Amino acid sequence: MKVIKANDYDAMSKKAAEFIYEAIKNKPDITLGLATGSTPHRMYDYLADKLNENKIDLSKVHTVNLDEYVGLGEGDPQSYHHFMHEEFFDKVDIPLENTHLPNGKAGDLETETENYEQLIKDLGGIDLQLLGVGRNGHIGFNEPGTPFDSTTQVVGLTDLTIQDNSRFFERVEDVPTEALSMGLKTIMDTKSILFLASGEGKRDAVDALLNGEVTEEIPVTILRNHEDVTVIVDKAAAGEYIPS
Ligand SMILES: O=P(O)(O)OC[C@H]1O[C@](O)(CO)[C@@H](O)[C@@H]1O
Repeated sequence: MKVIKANDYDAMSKKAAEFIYEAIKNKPDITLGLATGSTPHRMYDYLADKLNENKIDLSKVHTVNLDEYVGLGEGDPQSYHHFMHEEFFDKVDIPLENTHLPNGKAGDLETETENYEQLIKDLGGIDLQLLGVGRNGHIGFNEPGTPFDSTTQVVGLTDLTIQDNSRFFERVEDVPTEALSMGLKTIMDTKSILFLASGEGKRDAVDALLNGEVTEEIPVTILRNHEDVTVIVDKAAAGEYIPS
């Protein structure tokens, strides 16, 4: 695991954008696994600017997102579909037909999860997966206790995750209680991983990732068994002072 420490959220975001930018430049037909949430928010700004400034050809890039709330989709402002369009897809020249998220509004969710796994296989697997982490160590929406051999599935959200994500909704009751999420095996099958964490609230999860035992009780610890993980954390998440 390669660990890069950044002074603050902004520095983490810049370093992460640079990392993904280089990955795209090195492999113009890259399949990127993308994530949503507060953590990658500013990284997408920097990445979009850099791709546009340098007129990078994105016509062969494909993207697959980690997760989506059950019941939400395009047109719902809190959906991850909406997030991705607002934060990234609408700002860059990536063909929209190359961008994919699980369909939280699918009539048959089981079939949707199977189709999503198949889609990833058909794309030749994910070259670089971007990951954030929940305070309880969830990656994607894989909550503590999720089996390590899980593939894309319908998952229930813990009260902590619902509380944490309620900041994006008007009322906590509006937060969906289920999501479609790539599984932990799906994530482990990716060729490389870029993991980001910012802020004191993520300190325990980062500590478990860097120093803890691998356990299904803290899903992020599975990444210790992946051979190509780059971690970029800010000093608040790392729990130490890092000179800029
Ligand atoms: O970056 P945030 O908003 O703290 O979210 C943490 C994690 O939670 C998820 O959004 C799922 O809840 C992940 O995709 C994300 O990495």
